[in-house]
Amino acid sequence: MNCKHFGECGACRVYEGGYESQLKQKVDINQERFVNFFSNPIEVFESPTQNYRSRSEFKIWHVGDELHYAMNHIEHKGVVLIDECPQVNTYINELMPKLIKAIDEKELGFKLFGADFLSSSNGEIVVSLLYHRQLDQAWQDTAAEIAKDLGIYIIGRARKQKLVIGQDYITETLDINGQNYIFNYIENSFTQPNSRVNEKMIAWAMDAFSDHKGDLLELYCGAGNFTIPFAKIFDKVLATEISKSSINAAKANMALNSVENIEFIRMSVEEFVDALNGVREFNRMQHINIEDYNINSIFVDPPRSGMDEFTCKFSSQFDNIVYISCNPETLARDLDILTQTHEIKSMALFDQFPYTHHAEMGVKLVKKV
Ligand SMILES: C[S@@+](CC[C@H](N)C(=O)[O-])C[C@H]1O[C@@H](n2cnc3c(N)ncnc32)[C@H](O)[C@@H]1O
Repeated sequence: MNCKHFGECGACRVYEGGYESQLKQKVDINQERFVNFFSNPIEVFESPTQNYRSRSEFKIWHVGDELHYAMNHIEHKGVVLIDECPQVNTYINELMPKLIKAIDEKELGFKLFGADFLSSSNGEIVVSLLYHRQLDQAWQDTAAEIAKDLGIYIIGRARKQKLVIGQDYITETLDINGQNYIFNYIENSFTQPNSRVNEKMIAWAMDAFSDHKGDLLELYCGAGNFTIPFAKIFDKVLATEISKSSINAAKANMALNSVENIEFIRMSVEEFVDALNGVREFNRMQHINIEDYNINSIFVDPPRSGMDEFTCKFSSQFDNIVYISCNPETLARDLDILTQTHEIKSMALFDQFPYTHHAEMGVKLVKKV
């Protein structure tokens, strides 16, 4: 990868050799990590080697009168100034210098400390500008000029303030096994950062469930990234997620894809399990009759902290479990519990985060007989 700061900024790390060799090291580490659970080869899904990130967050660094994008140095205190970044998609990469120039020329840089980019694969971009000051009408008018000139949407964020110039989402199309799915990605909500690898991950997860019928329960569903494709292969899907903005996006995405057999519930996993077990009642669950569902499959995609013991034990009651994890360490901890009742049928590594030690993993588990 042709990056001037390669290995120094917080976004990537130096390994010996090129992409293939870096990926091999990552695969070897994880093959070894999981060998006590699964001794067959882990299936590997590669990333494009550059321009793979559809979202990226930068600090804005003030050097005298100059403004620069920056990231924390990977090894010691201080930052690395970044004028271009071959990891972000080509649209963000082309926009970065134009945007900082416009901010500088139109004097929007005062107390600006961050810029977050979110882009679709066809170039629609929303940029969040983060400030340590309240934003006024003058800011709004100037930001609107920049947004118009550059053909982007801008969100101004400051303490207790969010100003939207244009709109606060972009629309991404994913091609999964030859079928297009449309998703609204909302600014400041979780979205998978590497769209090409995301497509492979969804296709793998659909395949992992291909021989299962009935209904699906999904925990940590976000904006319906997996849920909506899953709705094509299950009779009904019951999906929960803690974030209000993600659930709102999930409902909009369901309509965008003309899907009707999903029930999205805004609830933490802990609340949802309490509701199912009759420990607590929730208005948000009142319209759901769990007896209407024939669930023998569960899909989970938790945050980096993984699942707690309680949620692992809850998940163990279902015959089929598919677990996507962005943290192999917490995945290994959770597999200690899940493999007491289930056998691992397949494992995959999705290289969502090239040139870093991070790996996204997929595991298909089936109840032991
Ligand atoms: C790794 S993301 C996966 C989202 C989605 N599956 C996707 O592919 O975009 C994890 C999601 O879990 C949600 N989450 C975190 N803690 C949660 C909890 N205790 N209960 C329910 N959802 C939670 C987050 O808001 C986030 O959307």
